[in-house]
Parts: sequence; C-alpha cells; structure tokens
Amino acid sequence: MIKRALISVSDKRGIVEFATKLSQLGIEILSTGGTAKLLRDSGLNAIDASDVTGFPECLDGRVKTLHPVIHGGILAMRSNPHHMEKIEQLDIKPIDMVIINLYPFKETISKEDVTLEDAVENIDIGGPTMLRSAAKNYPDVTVIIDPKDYDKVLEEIENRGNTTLDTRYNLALKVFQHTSHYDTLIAGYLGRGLKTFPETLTMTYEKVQDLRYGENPHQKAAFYREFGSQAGALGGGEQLQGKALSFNNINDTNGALELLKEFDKPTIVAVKHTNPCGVATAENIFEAYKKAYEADPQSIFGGIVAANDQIDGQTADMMKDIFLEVVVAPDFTAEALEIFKAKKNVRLIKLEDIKAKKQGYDMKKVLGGILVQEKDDALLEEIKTVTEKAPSEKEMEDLLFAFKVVKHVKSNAIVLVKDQQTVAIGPGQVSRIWALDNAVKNAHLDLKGSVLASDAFFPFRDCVDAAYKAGVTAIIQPGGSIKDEDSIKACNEVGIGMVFTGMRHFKH
Ligand SMILES: NC(=O)c1ncn([C@@H]2O[C@H](COP(=O)(O)O)[C@@H](O)[C@H]2O)c1NC=O
Repeated sequence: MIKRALISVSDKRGIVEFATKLSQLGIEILSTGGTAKLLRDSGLNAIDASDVTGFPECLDGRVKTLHPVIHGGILAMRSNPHHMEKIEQLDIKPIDMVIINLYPFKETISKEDVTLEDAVENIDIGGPTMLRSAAKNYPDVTVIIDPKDYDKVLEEIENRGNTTLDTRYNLALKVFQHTSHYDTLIAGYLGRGLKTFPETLTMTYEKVQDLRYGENPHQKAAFYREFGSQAGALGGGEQLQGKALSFNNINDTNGALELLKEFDKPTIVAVKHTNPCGVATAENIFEAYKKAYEADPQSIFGGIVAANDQIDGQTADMMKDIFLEVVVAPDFTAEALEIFKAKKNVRLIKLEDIKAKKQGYDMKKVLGGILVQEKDDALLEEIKTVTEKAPSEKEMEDLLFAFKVVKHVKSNAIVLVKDQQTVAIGPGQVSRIWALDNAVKNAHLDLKGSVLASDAFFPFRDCVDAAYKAGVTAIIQPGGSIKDEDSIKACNEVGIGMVFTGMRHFKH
C-alpha cells in the first residue's frame, strides 16, 4: 500500500493534477519548498520536508532533503524486521513513493551565455540522492522521474492500492538510466575542451527514433543523437519529403556530408555504401550535379546526393530521371520541391548549415571495446614536388580536389580527377594496385590528362606505371615509403609530375 509520497520537482507541469489524484486516494504528501508552496496554493495539503526533518532548507536550497529521516524512510526494507524496528525506534516513517525531476542542468548548459557558476548551481544533489535511494529499494518503493509515467502509476494504485513489482523495477531502471545520463552531461560539460583521453569514458546519447531495421533487415536498430549543437550534422536537418531515413541512409548521408565539407564552391557529392561514386565542383549546382552524375551514371542509381548549395528546378529535373535514396542540401527552390513531388520516395533533407564543420572525436566500435581518435580534419602537411617536372597550376587544382576526395574513400583508395570532376574512383581494396586497376577498369569517362590521388604512399612503382598507362599526368600522395625513389624514378621516366603531402588519410 502506498501511504506516503514525497514530491520534489523542478519541472512542475502536471504535478498539481497528479498530486490531487494521490491526495484523493488518501496518500499523504511531503514536499520541498517551491513544490510544496505550489501544491498548497492549489488547495492541497502538503507537508514540508523541513517539518519532517526538523531542519530548515538551507544554503540556497543546496540542502533540503539530505537527511536520514528522509532517506531512512525511503531505504528501509519493509520485509526486513530489523530495518522496520530501527526506523520505528528512530521515529522515521516509511516513504512509499518518490516523485522527482531534477534541476535543469541540460537546459542551463544549452544557453549560449551560460556561466560555470550557473551550470554548477544547476547540478542537482538532493534529487538524484533520493532517486537512487528509491530506485535501490524498488521492491518497496515506487519512483517516478518522468511525468509520462504519472497516468500508468495512478491507474495501478487506483486498481490495487499499489504499483506492481514489475512496474517498480522498470521505473527504477529508468531512474538509473536517467541519473547516469545526467551525471555524464555534467562530466562532459566540466571536461569540455580537454584534449586528453580520460581514464574512463562515459558517453550519453538521446534517442531520436527507432529505425525500421539496421544495416540489414534482420538487425534491429535505433538512431541516437549526442548533446550539443547539431549544426552541420544530419540531426540538425529537416526532412521535407519521403519515408523515414533508414540506418543505411543515415550512414551514407553522413559519409556524403563529411566529404562535402571539404569544399566551398558549388559541389555535389554522390555516395553509395559510404564511398563517393561521383564528386564534382562547378560554377553552379546544376553543372556540378551533371558532372557528378556523368562521373558514374551507373553507381549513383539508388545513391545519396549531397549539395552545398540550393537545389533549383533544373537540377531537380535532372535528378528525377533516376532513383535517389536521399538528396540533402541547404535549401530547395519551390520549383524543385514541386518536381520532387512526383518522386515521393526520394527523401529530401534541408540542412541549412551544411558547410558547418563538426568538432569532436571519431569512434569505432570493436569487439570488447571502442577506439577513439581525433577527427581527421587536416588535409596536408606540405606540398612538395619530388619529380623533375612540377604539376601545372591546373593540375595542382585538380590534385588538391582529388586529395580531398581520396581522404573520404575507404582504404586502399585511389581517385582520378579531371577538371574538378572525379573520373575514376577505386575504393576499399586490400592492395593499392588493385584499387588503381579497379578505378581505371570501371571508369566511365576518358582518363587521358587526368590526375591521380592516393590515400597512402605507393609501396612500389607499379602504381605509377599503371597510372601512366591510363593517361594520368600528375600524382599526389603522402610519400614516406622506403621505395619512394622507385616511384619518383618511374614518374621522371615518363614525365609525370608528382607531389608529396606528408599526410596520410587511411579510412576504414
Ligand atoms: N538539496 C536537496 O536536498 C534537494 N532535495 C531536492 N532537491 C531538488 O529540488 C527541486 C525542487 O525544488 P522546489 O520544490 O523547492 O522547487 C527538485 O528538482 C529536487 O530534485 C534538492 N536540491 C538540490 O540539490
């Protein structure tokens, strides 16, 4: 039977209605300062926690409920005669239900002008302490952290005088999930800007949505977002059309966005299975799309297209000729939206700040652990010409374009570019020459006069020889192989200009 409840809430929405029902059910209500006042002002009979503890609330509310009379009342195991004898001796009365929500720490640190003092003052101490006491003693105590649970709990009390053990267990679990989320936000805020990797790593995410399935239909999945600004991330976008995003849509679109952020001029990135299949820069987004499409008209089918400028009617008109899973852009003209109406299955995402770069770490789940590293947000250390011939200015522009793209292709990766357009991409091979051979073999455009980028050094001269055969005139690569001289010699023999960047970009 629930006889006494303690209510202490920061977010007071719905609490008067809930407390009124509890009161009508004959449950005695204890409460803290602001909550008690609200309940009394609403005509309810609420006993101040300070009257129960015999201690006034003090230190600007830092100490209200931190007292053995409160915690003994919550923690005493009703099935343990020693506990019950003890609390009786100490004149502590059981508290059977605890209804709490915490100081708004997350909302406070979300404010742009938040000060450290403000944030610290919004770290709730007494609330989580009571929540933990009540959740630990779930066999006897009902604990509510979420107003969404008010109705279910009321229904059970109305029907049987108490909640079920099952409900109390689930509410307790919810509490520990909530308090660990709350504490992780605090640790994250206080540790913000630290460049070291902490001894223990706690992360917290909030569910955005359940997904229909994961990478494959037999895998269940959900999408979670991290705390903080979603600027430039998919979570900050607005879906204008189409079915809900799938697991693969989110993963692929993310891959497209990361690559797109390398460019300022109007650029299109088309992605398939997280690898780019066509990337192009042009004077406007239509020309860029045309070039990205022509780079590989086969693979773009069913792919993801990301644009860093508004999609207009002309571009939408061309896009509608094939099936695309997702089109993400900072905006769409009214004409473009009208055209896409005929292609209901295309998911359109408006992401205004698509160029915004994200800080933070990269993480990769491995069996039994997680790898954490800084984001790969640099491009190169230097540009050093290592051959007799230096690349021309135009070749240099294309080399840099190619190096930006190859950075985002799964290793081993080779990218060929001509006129700011990928003309061949060789992703994810276990041998570098295979990546090059695949790129050349599957190219849709003429490779004569193209330039080549490699994500890591050439272990042998074979890549230079194959590149020359394909029509490549200049190469960009990190350098650093003990056989660099062999590749340089191969370039000099055929008049290819090669530059080293001093920076490798493996991506797996
Ligand atoms: N210090 C304490 O003993 C204490 N006990 C409860 N609180 C919190 O005080 C808030 C409610 O305060 P009020 O009822 O005065 O508006 C709740 O968010 C509750 O979690 C406390 N405040 C923070 O630590």
